[in-house]
Amino acid sequence: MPRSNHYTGVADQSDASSVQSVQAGVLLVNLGTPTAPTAKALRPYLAEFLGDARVIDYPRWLWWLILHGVILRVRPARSARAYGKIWTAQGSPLRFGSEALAAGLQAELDRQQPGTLRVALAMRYGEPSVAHTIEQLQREGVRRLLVLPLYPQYSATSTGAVIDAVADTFKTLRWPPELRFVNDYHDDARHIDALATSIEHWWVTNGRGDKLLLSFHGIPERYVRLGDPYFDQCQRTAQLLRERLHLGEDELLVSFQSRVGRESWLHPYTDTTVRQLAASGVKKLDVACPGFAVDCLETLEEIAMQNRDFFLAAGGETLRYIPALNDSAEQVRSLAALVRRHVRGWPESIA
Ligand SMILES: C=CC1=C(C)c2cc3[nH]c(cc4nc(cc5[nH]c(cc1n2)c(C)c5CCC(=O)O)C(CCC(=O)O)=C4C)c(C)c3C=C
Ligand SMILES: [Fe+2]
Ligand SMILES: [Fe+2]
Repeated sequence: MPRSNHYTGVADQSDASSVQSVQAGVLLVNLGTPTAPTAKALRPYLAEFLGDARVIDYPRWLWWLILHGVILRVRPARSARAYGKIWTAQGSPLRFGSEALAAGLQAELDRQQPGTLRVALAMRYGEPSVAHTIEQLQREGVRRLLVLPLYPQYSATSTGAVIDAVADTFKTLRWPPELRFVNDYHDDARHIDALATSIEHWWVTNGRGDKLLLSFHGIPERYVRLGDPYFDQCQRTAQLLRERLHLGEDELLVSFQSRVGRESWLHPYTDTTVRQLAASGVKKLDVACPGFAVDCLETLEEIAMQNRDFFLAAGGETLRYIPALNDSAEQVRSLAALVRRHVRGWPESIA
């Protein structure tokens, strides 16, 4: 029986007062992806994403004119062609990969202690939105919420933007749930172990290249100068992986991909690095992207296609992309452990 509102005498559908059982929720949040590989679908997605001041911090009126006057006339068609190369019968890899990970995490948490933690997935840009997903969790009775952005390294442009979306949603709720947040898990021991194990397994099946390149998504260098910890966290993840895989600084290299615009972004750039490596005589290059929890445009098209072409054109023989952790048992278990640590002390949860 839904609990009725004492003052109105009717079942109250607002906020959470009609709940029967109080439980905790885990909200996974990924970036978001267009609904189709078409310019028409790319335009609203890019408008929301690139219109976010966390992502591009230029003065609003100036940036609005550039974004709507120039960028959104050209980029949607170009991006749509790239998405077309990785689109599948199940849709966008980022979307179905994130859904599979959420389902895997729910199953793992239920296996350990059934019915205590409800896992939901939201997208920062596009649907299902953070606001709708939190409202849905509240309707289901969630009174405690752990938000886990699927970004191992904190950046204001990625994790910070998720914090904004949650904060904006909370402003609209009369009785928001109790809130916890995972800011980053770049040095989490189980996460590093999951990454290392998946790379080692991949080498057992496919053999080992001459060098391993870790390519992280870039951000403008200026953001790091302003205090964004992203660069240091990427380097820390790389160093921990070096130690765990017993590789030297010249065997495991770091670079930054996906640069947009004219500003200087984090160095070294991935495209320059793969060309230089080929020119210096590296024949077999393995590339992994530990900043991406699930595969997406930036890994499947930019690394496995574009940068592979750059490497071959510069004299390399093979560039092999080592897949993201996706919904592997390694990732599901490491995230389940991370979640359990963060919900400690919540009565209905796994302590
Ligand atoms: C222009 C500024 C951008 C910043 C800053 C930025 C940071 C950033 N992005 C990710 C993760 C992803 N980005 C993805 C795509 C993507 N990124 C940008 C721009 C910036 N990203 C654009 C314009 C796009 C869209 C594609 C394109 O037009 O090139 C994706 C993939 C999405 C998908 O649908 O597959 C991810 C994931 C992080 C982690 C990050 C900061 C650290
Ligand atoms: Fe991006
Ligand atoms: Fe890209």
